[in-house]
Amino acid sequence: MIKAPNIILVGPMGAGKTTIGRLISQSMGKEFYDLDKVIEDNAGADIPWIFEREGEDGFRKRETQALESMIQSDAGDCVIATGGGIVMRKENRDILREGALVIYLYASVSQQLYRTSKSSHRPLLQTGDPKATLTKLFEVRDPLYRDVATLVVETDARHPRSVANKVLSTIKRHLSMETSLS
Ligand SMILES: Nc1ncnc2c1ncn2[C@@H]1O[C@H](COP(=O)(O)OP(=O)(O)OP(=O)(O)O)[C@@H](O)[C@H]1O
Ligand SMILES: O=C(O)C1=C[C@@H](O)[C@@H](O)[C@H](O)C1
Ligand SMILES: [Mg+2]
Repeated sequence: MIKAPNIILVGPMGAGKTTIGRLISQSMGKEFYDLDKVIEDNAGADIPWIFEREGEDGFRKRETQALESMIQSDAGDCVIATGGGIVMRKENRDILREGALVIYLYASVSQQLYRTSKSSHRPLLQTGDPKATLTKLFEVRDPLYRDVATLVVETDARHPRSVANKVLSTIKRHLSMETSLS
């Protein structure tokens, strides 16, 4: 088992945060939490319903509350997959930078588009031109993901298991460098 602080995955829709988070949590022997699922469980409703009734702003409030409660609770020592928009609020970015190992799963816009095309569960992509939406979001968010991340892992040309292995080896290398410096 790898000893590490909380691992938090950030990145755009379709980067694989949920998929990879689950895989690495199993390999690391840690609990896995998906923030989108925590928000849905707390609301007793799914994300499309929350966006429809409360707008994006209502969803963002719930997202911040869920992040705060996850970090403050003694859930500790776990893997958390966030939603793609977690970096939009400064207060969230401040929380992310404090104490956790944050990993940015990078995916190009074309991969994001391909991987999100099979699901209609992402309200922000229910537009006539999801590619244009993903491109705009990427322009705004890519620097923010980089700002909060300790490590960046490229996911484009890798299957999920291979991305998970890459994430695990990157974490190991990072932690062993930290230990040798202390
Ligand atoms: N490296 C990969 N290669 C190919 N397909 C992938 C890869 N990673 C994830 N996928 C697929 O892409 C889809 C989206 O993945 P996932 O739901 O994990 O993304 P996400 O980052 O959690 O998105 P969101 O921000 O919307 O929650 C899933 O069908 C998943 O199987
Ligand atoms: O990129 C985003 O803003 C979102 C991503 C999803 O994970 C969900 O959190 C929601 O659909 C919003
Ligand atoms: Mg997800």
